Amino acid sequence: MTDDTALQVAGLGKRYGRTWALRDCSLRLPIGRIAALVGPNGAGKTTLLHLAVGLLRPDEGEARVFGRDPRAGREALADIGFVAQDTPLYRDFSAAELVKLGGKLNRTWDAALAHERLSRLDIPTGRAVGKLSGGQRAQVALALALAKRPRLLLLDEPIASLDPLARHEFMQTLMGAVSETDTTVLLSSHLLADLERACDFLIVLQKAHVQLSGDVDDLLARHRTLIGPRESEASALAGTFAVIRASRTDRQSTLLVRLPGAMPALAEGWRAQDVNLEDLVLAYLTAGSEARTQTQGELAAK
Ligand SMILES: Nc1ncnc2c1ncn2[C@@H]1O[C@H](COP(=O)(O)OP(=O)(O)OP(=O)(O)O)[C@@H](O)[C@H]1O
Repeated sequence: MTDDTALQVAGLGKRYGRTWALRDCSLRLPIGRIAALVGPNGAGKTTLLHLAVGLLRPDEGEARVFGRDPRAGREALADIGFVAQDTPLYRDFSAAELVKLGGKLNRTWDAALAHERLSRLDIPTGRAVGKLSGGQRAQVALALALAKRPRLLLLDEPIASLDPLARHEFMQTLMGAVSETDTTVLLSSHLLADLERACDFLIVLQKAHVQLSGDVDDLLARHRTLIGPRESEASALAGTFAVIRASRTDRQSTLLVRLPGAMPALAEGWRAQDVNLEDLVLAYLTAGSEARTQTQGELAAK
């Protein structure tokens, strides 16, 4: 592992009984990135995050955070902040009390940072967090996670229950905090539009497997949508492009393709369009869904 790696997982797998929640998962998240972890319900996102924070023990492979096994002890955990799904907080405690409690439970704790964030957002710190709005609670959870001054911050669907304005505020706070503190972030969400604005690294999970991972700009540069006459599809592709997803009408083919390198010249009648994050994610999820449906039962057969 190189020094610029925040999270590295290799051959990582976790199973519940006969079902693999995550399998053959290998990826590297460089330091300083804001990474989006996307995939349909049940894809294995929470499982991956729980393995990365050491809440689960892998059945196969390993996870390393800054080179250390997150289950190795307090030293490794000190580097990791985690906001679990549904921002579970002690609902009878106020934010001020939770900040104080955090100071007792963590070796490094920046209470001033938490208070400064909460006051900037006008969050009433004396009120029980159970009586705050969902958006305010999410902000409290984020402020507490940041007060730990983690080098890697893992967030499991932190914005799922928020309205668009609260989501926007949350993502702004997150991006601001990350640029101030140089924290690496891995954030799971279904909300691609919010992620597109904030994230520079993408991990797509589906049916327990990694479909795609890498730098967002690189990934977008390496893919195009090609549109052209259906009858010339085979000759236009000529083995040059890897087709990730195809949709066809009687006359026209629309293909999301991976480029072989630089963009080759296109056959007559064909044009290329840039792709966005949503195009890319949907194409890989559709492709993965079709491919994996054929290989389900793998485990049952063993
Ligand atoms: N404690 C458990 N016992 C049995 N199966 C589990 C358990 N936790 C998760 N699973 C299964 O593992 C798979 C992956 O679940 P996981 O929660 O990681 O998915 P997810 O991508 O986070 O889903 P969502 O988007 O719905 O939160 C699912 O098939 C799920 O049913």
